[in-house]
Amino acid sequence: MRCHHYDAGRCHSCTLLEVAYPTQVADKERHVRELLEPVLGPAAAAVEWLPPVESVEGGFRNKGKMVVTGTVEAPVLGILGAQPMADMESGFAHAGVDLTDCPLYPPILQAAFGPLGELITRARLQPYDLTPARGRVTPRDAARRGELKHLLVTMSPDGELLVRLVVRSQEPVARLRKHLPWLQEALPNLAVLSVNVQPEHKAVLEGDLEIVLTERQTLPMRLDGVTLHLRPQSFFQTNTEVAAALYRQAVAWVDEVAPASLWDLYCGVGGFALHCAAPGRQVTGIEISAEAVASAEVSRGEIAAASPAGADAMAGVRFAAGDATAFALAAAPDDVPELVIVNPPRRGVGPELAAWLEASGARHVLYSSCNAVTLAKDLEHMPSLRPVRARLLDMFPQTRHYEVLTLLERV
Ligand SMILES: C[S@@+](CC[C@H](N)C(=O)[O-])C[C@H]1O[C@@H](n2cnc3c(N)ncnc32)[C@H](O)[C@@H]1O
Repeated sequence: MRCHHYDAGRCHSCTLLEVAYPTQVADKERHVRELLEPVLGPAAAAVEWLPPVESVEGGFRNKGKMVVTGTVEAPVLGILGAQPMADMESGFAHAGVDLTDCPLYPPILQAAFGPLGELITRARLQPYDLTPARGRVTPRDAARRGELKHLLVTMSPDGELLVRLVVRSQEPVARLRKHLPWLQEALPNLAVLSVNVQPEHKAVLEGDLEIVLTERQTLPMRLDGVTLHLRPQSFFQTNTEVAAALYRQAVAWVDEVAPASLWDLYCGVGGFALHCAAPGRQVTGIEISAEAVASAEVSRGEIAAASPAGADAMAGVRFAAGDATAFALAAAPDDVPELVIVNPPRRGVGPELAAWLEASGARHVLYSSCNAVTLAKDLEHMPSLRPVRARLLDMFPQTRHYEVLTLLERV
């Protein structure tokens, strides 16, 4: 894949852009195998590796996380770029790089940025200014003017959009409400528009307060057979096609094991739990974000209402908001399920939950990891749970990142 931003030195996010795609995938599989081999010892040879799930090379990203710079009249949506020092009297500054035509975005997402930029102008949303005041040299001393920090856009498989504006205060909300009818006309595929208020000048992307401005509150992500409803402040995998393949693989392995009960820890909007639900199976999803749990509940209700088969499959499904480790540690021995799915953030499940899984009565663990380094560390704490199957899923082409799914069986 070629990218004119990369060629011009404006953006280096795609660190593997110059590596042929088949080589990227082969290198990733070699990377994860090399990390696991020292942990597993001779048992590594017994792991059955299924062929990697490849992605399309471009146009796969279902979300744009844009930093907003520039001015009200000419907002720039993209990333911060360091301007050459010679350009600046102050010696250091951030200027925006327009990435609205980034080739990782599908055309529908790229096309949305035009009307969204115009919304910023119409609603007089001053981009938040990270430029240092004259004579100062670090972002810490930034002038801290302006209102709009980030624009976050997620696209569903049906081409609908969930748009979030991360702002510094509630001050622009009334103006956004006023211009919403215009935006709905200019962007007919807009499903949800919401404002996230992040008053602090810090690296955290978003704040706690979310104000949804549209009547619709969720973006339906229609995957094979299961529609996941996405509310703002809920995680969804970056690459919808590969996410669908991930859930398909999980269902295949779970159905082989056919557990009567399972937990989906770090369940997000319930992707694994809802796909793996079956009549007579008790499924519990645990997730720290209350908004994500609310999303999972919407999907569960919709599937249950759609058909008698759906109602049967959903009868044993429940979701709760909470910390995954605390939930596991508090469980009575009789409540421990036959299979536990874990899909933690990059930091992994950590030693405490890994040690709990090791000592628990769970016969199987299905571990979906976006960071094989922490997966390998976690496995060190679970010597009785051995990977029997594994599969690399290339969720993030053009970068070193990938997802790996592995089925662990108690020895
Ligand atoms: C990689 S995402 C996986 C989401 C989901 N399994 C999916 O398929 O989309 C990790 C999730 O863990 C959640 N999370 C982070 N820390 C957590 C914790 N301590 N306990 C439970 N969930 C947590 C995040 O909010 C996020 O939804």
